[in-house]
Amino acid sequence: MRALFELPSPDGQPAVLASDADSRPRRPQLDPEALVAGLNGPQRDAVTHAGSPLLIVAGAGSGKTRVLTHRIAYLLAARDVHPGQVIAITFTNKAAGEMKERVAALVGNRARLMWVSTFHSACVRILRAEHDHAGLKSTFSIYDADDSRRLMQLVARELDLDPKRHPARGLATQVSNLKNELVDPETFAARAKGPMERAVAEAYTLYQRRLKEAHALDFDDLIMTTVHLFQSHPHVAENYRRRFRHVLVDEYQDTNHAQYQLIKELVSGTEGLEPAELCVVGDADQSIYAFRGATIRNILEFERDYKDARTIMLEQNYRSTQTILNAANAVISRNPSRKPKRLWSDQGAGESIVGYVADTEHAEADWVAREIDRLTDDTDARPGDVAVFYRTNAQSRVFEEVFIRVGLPYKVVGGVRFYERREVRDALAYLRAIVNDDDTVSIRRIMNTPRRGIGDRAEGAVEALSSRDRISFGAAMRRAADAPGISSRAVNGIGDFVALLEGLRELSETAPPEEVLEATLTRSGYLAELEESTDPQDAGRVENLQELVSVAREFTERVEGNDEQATLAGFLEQVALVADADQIPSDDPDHQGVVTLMTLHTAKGLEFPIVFLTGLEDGVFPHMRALGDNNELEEERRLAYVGITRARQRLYLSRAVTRSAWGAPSYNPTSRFIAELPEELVRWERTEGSYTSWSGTGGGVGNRGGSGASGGAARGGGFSGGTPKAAALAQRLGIDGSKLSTASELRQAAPKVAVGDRVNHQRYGLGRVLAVEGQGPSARAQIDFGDQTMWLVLRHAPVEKI
Ligand SMILES: Nc1ncnc2c1ncn2[C@@H]1O[C@H](COP(=O)(O)OP(=O)(O)OP(=O)(O)O)[C@@H](O)[C@H]1O
Ligand SMILES: [Mg+2]
Repeated sequence: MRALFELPSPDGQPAVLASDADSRPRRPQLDPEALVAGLNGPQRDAVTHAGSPLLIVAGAGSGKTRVLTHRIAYLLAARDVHPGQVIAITFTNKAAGEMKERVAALVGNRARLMWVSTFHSACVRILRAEHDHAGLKSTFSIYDADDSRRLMQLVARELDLDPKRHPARGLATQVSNLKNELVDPETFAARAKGPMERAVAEAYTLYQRRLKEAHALDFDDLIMTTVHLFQSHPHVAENYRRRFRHVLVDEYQDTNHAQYQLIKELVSGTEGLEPAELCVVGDADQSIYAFRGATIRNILEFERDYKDARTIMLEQNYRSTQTILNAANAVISRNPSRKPKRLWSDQGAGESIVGYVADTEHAEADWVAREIDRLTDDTDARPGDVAVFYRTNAQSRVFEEVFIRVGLPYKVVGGVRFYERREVRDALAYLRAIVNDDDTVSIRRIMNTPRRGIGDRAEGAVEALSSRDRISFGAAMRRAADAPGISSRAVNGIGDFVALLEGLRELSETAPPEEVLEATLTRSGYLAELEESTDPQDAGRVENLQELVSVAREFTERVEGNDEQATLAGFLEQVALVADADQIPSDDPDHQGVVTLMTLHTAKGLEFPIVFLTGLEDGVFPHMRALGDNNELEEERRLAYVGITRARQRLYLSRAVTRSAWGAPSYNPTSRFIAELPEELVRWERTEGSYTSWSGTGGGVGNRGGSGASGGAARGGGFSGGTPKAAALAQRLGIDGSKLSTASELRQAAPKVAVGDRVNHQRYGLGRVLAVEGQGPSARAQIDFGDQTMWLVLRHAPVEKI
């Protein structure tokens, strides 16, 4: 039976009505009254409000997204809006997928005609359609973060920028920030002051030029280019304004300036055209993308930005038990610069929160797996009800290892990092080079992979030819024989490569993406090389490529199912958007019964009956970067609030006493977020005090003399000079490790710290240097550890610079 639409039943739970087993989906008769029947007063106001711009601000789980989806259905049912006139935008593919499902459950098949998507997908769609006006080829490439870093590396090298002062990653971040602020290279160049900013301006200018030559856009460009397109081509903007009469945005607190401006463009009035109706929902307490330029200003100043705006607040939480909400309220109320608001629920106190302190991150994962096992045995919970959250992607690996070992089915959402694997990226680079002959970054990535005699010198010669004759790199390759000083071997290699791409390009005109991909892997010799290899990792690489072929096949089936043609460009577009960050399709039925692993950022907007919040250690969560920086700490706290409020019935909190970092165990103190929870809310199954010495060095965690074997063993696991561990340690200590040969020498070298540095102390945890006095062996530093400030003699203090 296929679920067609849901109607709220008196108890507030959606009652799903189904069609007959084999009848075609009919257009459900939507009853406006039924659509609002299960909503509370303010929710109902928000759904039925007409005319002026509408802001819905409310805490987590208060039904913001539900209001948005019901509002869309209501527009169709009661206000005679055509689905094609609706655009609804959110932040992650996963959230967009869920929203699409929720809308389809209400309005049936007509949901297909709406744009329910992320900002990025919406912009790609607009830019593909308007590529002429935007000055783009219709087959432009989309560069993800890794591609842009690579391009920035080439740019920085070309400009001869000192990699120490201007690392490519840093330049890429600064350029990204500028784009999020809609500052173009010319504007920035005109206002840049000092050598640092001028270097960024130069890099930005050249980077943009290279992107243009490659017919490529990076992720930030997608938004910026669309905004510029609308501003420079009013008639294009007008078409979209006429088309989209209803613009809805979820998670509005996470919009950055460029996204804000895009919305503004869409809902502007034009001569003879009323502005579109705007409805945005958000929660300032869940703003977690400041690092991408998001600003809650957009929420706080909504009423100033949009005249006659109406604001509706929601207060009742329908998601969680009161215990979980109390925990969330307690943590978020520590943020000083927020408007006080409290969430309440009528679901009763529910289960206590359960806490656990593990010795190591492996023991932590073991405990999580055991507990999930117990829950699925003793209660009616299924693995699909459970989510495990962590602060950074890398933390998934240990959970994955343990879950695989104990046979617990799981999926990792986002950071699957599948698309970041070398072989996957190589294969995609081939496909992009096939689609877009000017895509220099992709071409250069694979021109000698597998090896075909094209070395760095030959590559440089082609590059020289391309800049001498002002032609693209791709065009220069076709004239490789003219390249100054190129060897005949390289010319042959390049000739083979060009012929290979051309043959594949021809194939791509008729064959579906998966066939082109398979042909690419065989004709290039890429697959054969992996299959012949004795490196065990290469077998895994072959599997990943097989997986990629399946992804392409699924794409083709889906597109052809809609009676459209599956093109290679379309496939690459889908991959580029999915590979961005968080992203796995949510509608895969195979994934119904498995535990979900994801980062806290990806968890936004989602809900699960059972949630494990792991790695609650200062330095892990809150992230090391945030310690000693109040703004960042507030953002981490909002992330904790997001994590806690995902849980519906049960919440678990855990931390590990030691955790490997850079291959060596490190000790992190308890997360301050745990300390912020009222004691009575948490039942500790195991605490740090409930077991004996973890290290066997006799000292326990707090006792570090800084000299002798126990200090060294606890910290570095018995490193020795010249080893990667020693090198890593030297780097963390901020000293030149190459001049030191033994661990003890490393330990004796007092760390050089300066005011403002962030440091880690083995006992007091992470802090920030406020002042430094004296020199050499008597140097002292005043350090703020958050809850206390103290002066320490650096020679004795087990302090590391981070
Ligand atoms: N009036 C209501 N009656 C019954 N259930 C409701 C009602 N409003 C919301 N819910 C349920 O509460 C849960 C949370 O709703 P929703 O996800 O829309 O909240 P949200 O405000 O968008 O949360 P977040 O801030 O986390 O994005 C969902 O399961 C939703 O179906
Ligand atoms: Mg929501």
